[in-house]
Amino acid sequence: MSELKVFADNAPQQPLEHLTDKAAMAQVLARAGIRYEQWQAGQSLSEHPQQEEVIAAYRADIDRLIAAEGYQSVDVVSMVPDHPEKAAFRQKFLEEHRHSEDEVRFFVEGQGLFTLHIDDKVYEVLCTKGDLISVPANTPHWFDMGANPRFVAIRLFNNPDGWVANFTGSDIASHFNRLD
Ligand SMILES: CSCCC(=O)/C(O)=C/O
Ligand SMILES: [Fe+2]
Ligand code: NI
Repeated sequence: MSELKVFADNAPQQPLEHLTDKAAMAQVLARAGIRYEQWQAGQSLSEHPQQEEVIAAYRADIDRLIAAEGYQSVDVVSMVPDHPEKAAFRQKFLEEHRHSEDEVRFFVEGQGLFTLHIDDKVYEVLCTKGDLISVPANTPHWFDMGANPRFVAIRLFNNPDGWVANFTGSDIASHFNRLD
């Protein structure tokens, strides 16, 4: 189940808000400048879909977002619990970082915990199947896929260099929740 917890960034013990209603989540996140919405597949997917099939299934929503934001590229990234490098992939995004472009991810399957540090608030967004989140360029954030990650996500972007994580050097992520 998707959920949003909002904290004061100096008080990780007690959330100020805890929401599971997706419309309410979208409203709170929109006020912080975060796009959060649900997409519907335009066609069913086979059991082990390749990238082209996944993109074709969500073509309508992908094209709508490209028209709105001008992203140049689309691809698909996935992780499975028996991936030999899962620990290294998890660690890559666990500390607070920024990107030079928007981080736009749609969850075709599975889940991931995006935590956004905006002004003096921390927004923990558990995204699940059907959720789209867009983190604006240069927003401090971290991401936890969990110890046994399982997700298939569509990425919209302009330049792969935009994925480079520019770490802030803060240890704030260590004070907040991980994906169990
Ligand atoms: C669903 S992939 C998310 C990992 C990533 O690209 C990133 O930068 C997380 O902060
Ligand atoms: Fe990131
Ligand atoms: Ni600390």
